[in-house]
Amino acid sequence: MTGAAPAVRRRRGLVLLALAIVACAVMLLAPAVLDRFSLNVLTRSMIFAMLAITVDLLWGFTGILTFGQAAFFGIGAYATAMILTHVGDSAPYLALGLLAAVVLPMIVGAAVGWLTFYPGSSAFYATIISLVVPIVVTQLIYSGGTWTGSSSGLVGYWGMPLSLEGYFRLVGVVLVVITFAALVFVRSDAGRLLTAIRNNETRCAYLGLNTQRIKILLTAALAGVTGIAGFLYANASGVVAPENAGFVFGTELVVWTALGGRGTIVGPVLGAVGIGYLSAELSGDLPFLWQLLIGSLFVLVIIVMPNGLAALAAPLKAWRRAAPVPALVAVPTAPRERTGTAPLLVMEQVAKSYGSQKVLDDVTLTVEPGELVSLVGPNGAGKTTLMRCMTDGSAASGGTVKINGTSIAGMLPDEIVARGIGRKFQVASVFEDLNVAECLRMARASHHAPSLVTASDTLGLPQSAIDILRLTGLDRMLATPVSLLSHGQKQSLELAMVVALEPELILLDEPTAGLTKTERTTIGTVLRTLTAERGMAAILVEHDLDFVREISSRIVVLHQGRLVVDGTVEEAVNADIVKKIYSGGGHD
Ligand SMILES: Nc1ncnc2c1ncn2[C@@H]1O[C@H](COP(=O)(O)OP(=O)(O)OP(=O)(O)O)[C@@H](O)[C@H]1O
Repeated sequence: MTGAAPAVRRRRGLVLLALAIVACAVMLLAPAVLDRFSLNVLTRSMIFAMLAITVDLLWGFTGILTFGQAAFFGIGAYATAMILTHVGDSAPYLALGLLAAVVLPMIVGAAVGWLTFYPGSSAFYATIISLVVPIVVTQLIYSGGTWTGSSSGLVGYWGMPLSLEGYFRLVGVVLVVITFAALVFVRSDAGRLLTAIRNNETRCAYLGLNTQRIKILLTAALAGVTGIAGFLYANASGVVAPENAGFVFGTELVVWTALGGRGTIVGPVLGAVGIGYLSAELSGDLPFLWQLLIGSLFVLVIIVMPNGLAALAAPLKAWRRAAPVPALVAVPTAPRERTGTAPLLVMEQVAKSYGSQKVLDDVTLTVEPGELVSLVGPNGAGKTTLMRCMTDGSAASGGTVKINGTSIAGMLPDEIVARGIGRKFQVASVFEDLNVAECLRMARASHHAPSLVTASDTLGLPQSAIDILRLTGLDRMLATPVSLLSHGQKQSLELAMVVALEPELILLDEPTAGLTKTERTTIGTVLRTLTAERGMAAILVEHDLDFVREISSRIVVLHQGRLVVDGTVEEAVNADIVKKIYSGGGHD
């Protein structure tokens, strides 16, 4: 079955390519049967469909609701019209217009992305910024005087010497190419990364991925695509106006994307073209009613089909074969260079307060390679907070945390992961919309940059991660969607993902919570192998003292934010304070 993966992928790629060629042929032949009205309306709608694709990639795939694509489109359209109006009107200036239409939106897109996606920014903030950008661009156009034509826009400039039919063919083919490229991209390994970010950005960061950088790059690249659409629009329509960059238009793009079916690429294309055509027809026949009708249609579709009109095609999915299963391959592990003799982890006088509540106080802890340290203590003792202080450079309120001798103060989780720390969360943190293999591939993305074009037929993992998959049976479920896994399987998958990072120190927050006895034994075996045989260090937060006693090389007890015991298993188990805490006493 595994060997069939390349063949299945190749067949799917060829089907997609054949469909794109047929669609191009349709675009080239259609002007023969379309009247001038349809040619006009469809040319414009197809340009808007290119924008809907960019909205879909940002919103449908990455989870960033944006109203700002109109601004980048406006910048592209105006850059073209202004060059052709004020600078020159011949082929070289057309080329200059295209260059400016792509580069300027990309620069503005990168700047907007940089302002929007700073560490800790929320999705809501990104949406607000996307509303502000079109307003700013529109105001700049209004203030541009004769350069931008102010409220009248620019008209009557020289453009590409194409007939109406010629523009339809050009725009149609460009739309097919952009749609094809978007479909190839979202099916590639890099494309799946967008879904991972939408599902669980925190997990991405804790897999060592700089999600801010990825979102800024995506915003800039898609701004370039909207610029191409702006260039085509400025030429095909022969007029640019401030409304082209406004947030009303930006909102329409979101509506078309939602109506067509976000997260599908083809749905938003059909939504933009269909609604564009319908609006043009209705605005002629029912000039006072058409917007009401379109608005009612939108409300109806969103209520009946929250996933848009693309949901109508859902039964077709039943005929699709399951995702191909990639072949598991063991990759050679590269041992991290240890510089100097500093311990792997040193925490000195670490403190953490939430307002007036002191959660950690004067915690000092050292961990060396090969140790399996269990961190125990009653609920609310501060165990999870202590782990957070090891993986987020801004989490501690006081003290120092050093990894291999380097302070992590101010570092982001992805930077700390790159220094050899892996963290498994208390509640399994995986990607619900991906399958098992795709989740594991995300864990390797910081080691091996994923392809923008293809989905790999092999899944290269360190032997220790493969061992976890084999022990837990997940190696036979690589194509299974994560949403179908049991609680225990998700815990095991997350463990395998963290181990696939090849960390030097692995932090596990209650990895056996809610697991069966067998699953618990399996995890214990895995942890012992990783530490005793592979030299990895592990810190384990655990409530099950029998389990802790069985596997730990050292036990650390945290009580009311203070480290009260740090010793061997025997020392910890026999300590008076531990007996007191676990018999329900121990409160000061
Ligand atoms: N973001 C936060 N804001 C305010 N208080 C918090 C926050 N996170 C944790 N706390 C508080 O800090 C204390 C320690 O919480 P923490 O989750 O670290 O304990 P824990 O030992 O891991 O507990 P458990 O075993 O129940 O998971 C608790 O009193 C908790 O309410």
